[in-house]
Amino acid sequence: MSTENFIEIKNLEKTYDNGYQAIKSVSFSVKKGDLVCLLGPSGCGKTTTLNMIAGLLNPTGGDIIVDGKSMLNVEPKDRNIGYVFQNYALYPHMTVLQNVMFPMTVGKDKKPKAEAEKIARRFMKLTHIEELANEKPGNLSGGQQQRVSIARALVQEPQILLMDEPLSNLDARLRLKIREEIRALVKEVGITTLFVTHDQEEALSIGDKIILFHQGIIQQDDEGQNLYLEPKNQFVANFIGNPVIDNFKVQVKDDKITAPGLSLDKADFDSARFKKELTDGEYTLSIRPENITPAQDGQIEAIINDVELIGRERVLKFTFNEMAERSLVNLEQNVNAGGKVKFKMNLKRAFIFDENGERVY
Ligand SMILES: Nc1ncnc2c1ncn2[C@@H]1O[C@H](COP(=O)(O)OP(=O)(O)OP(=O)(O)O)[C@@H](O)[C@H]1O
Repeated sequence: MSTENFIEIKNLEKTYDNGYQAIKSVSFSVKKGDLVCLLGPSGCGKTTTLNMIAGLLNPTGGDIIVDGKSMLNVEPKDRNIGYVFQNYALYPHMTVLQNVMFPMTVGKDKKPKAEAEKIARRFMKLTHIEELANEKPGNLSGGQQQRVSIARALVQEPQILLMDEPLSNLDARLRLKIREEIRALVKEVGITTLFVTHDQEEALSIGDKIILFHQGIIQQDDEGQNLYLEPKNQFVANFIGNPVIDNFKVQVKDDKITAPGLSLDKADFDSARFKKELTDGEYTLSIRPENITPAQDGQIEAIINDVELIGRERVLKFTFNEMAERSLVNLEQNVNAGGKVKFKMNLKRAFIFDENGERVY
């Protein structure tokens, strides 16, 4: 068995009956035991991909290979996959224990009651819901209900765990707690997991790697830090990062990079980071807010419109050539709104995208 490519998705496609092509030739692989996040905005095709892997939807092209074997002709119930849904999908009339035991009490691999209960209790312990055994789901908080559905998905010791936005019904603080628990749990159990989310911070915090989708196409399949530090295109640069990246519309002519109030030279950039030749034309210069900060020798000048405190940092908001931009500074750096400030761009950490959103630098 290959542990490198435990799950292999090959040229997967899905066109719905109404002709809408939700997935356009998607290929990726997942290592055994990894927790991989499928990330992207609403409607980009994350759930469609997950449902095809689970066998709830038939692909219109491509293949899904698990442990060297194509799943296309394998019934969903025989794929050995656990699925955790956003809305928990618990049986309201059953207790927590009965819900968790349920998958082991039906089907051809039915287990004797005592054994099923023993296994259920083991997973309830791992998910911290032992003391809720006799409660009905209606009496539980959202976080507790999600723990029950995770325990229920794990009792049959599936080879893959699929989770579709499992935290989206929880409040912000609980999301943070449960996502840590999920990561710890899937690592302890050692189960290969695909986790769907539209929340980039959630994906960055729990994924061994992230597959970022947009309009049914993979934009980047990489470790989280690479999506942040080395985005493949403008979409990735814009989607990843909070506060969002600053974009400056610039013109390139004879190695001069200019905009009203901004004049740079190609020589100011790190020559080793150019991926393509910088030919004359229109481009976007993109810089993460922490890489554009107040300094006497700044390349641009702007009036600060607003200052927002986020934890131990401040976001200085300003407008430059009618584009909203942000500078991220330490809490100690107290800058007031209304003041005119020079900002220095760290061009060694900047990106340049062409008109098609392709990365040039
Ligand atoms: N049964 C269907 N028939 C036609 N189009 C569909 C069907 N189901 C989904 N779609 C469309 O396919 C696209 C992808 O949907 P999908 O649910 O996979 O997106 P998603 O990335 O999971 O988004 P969300 O986070 O909003 O659930 C969407 O544009 C959606 O409207």
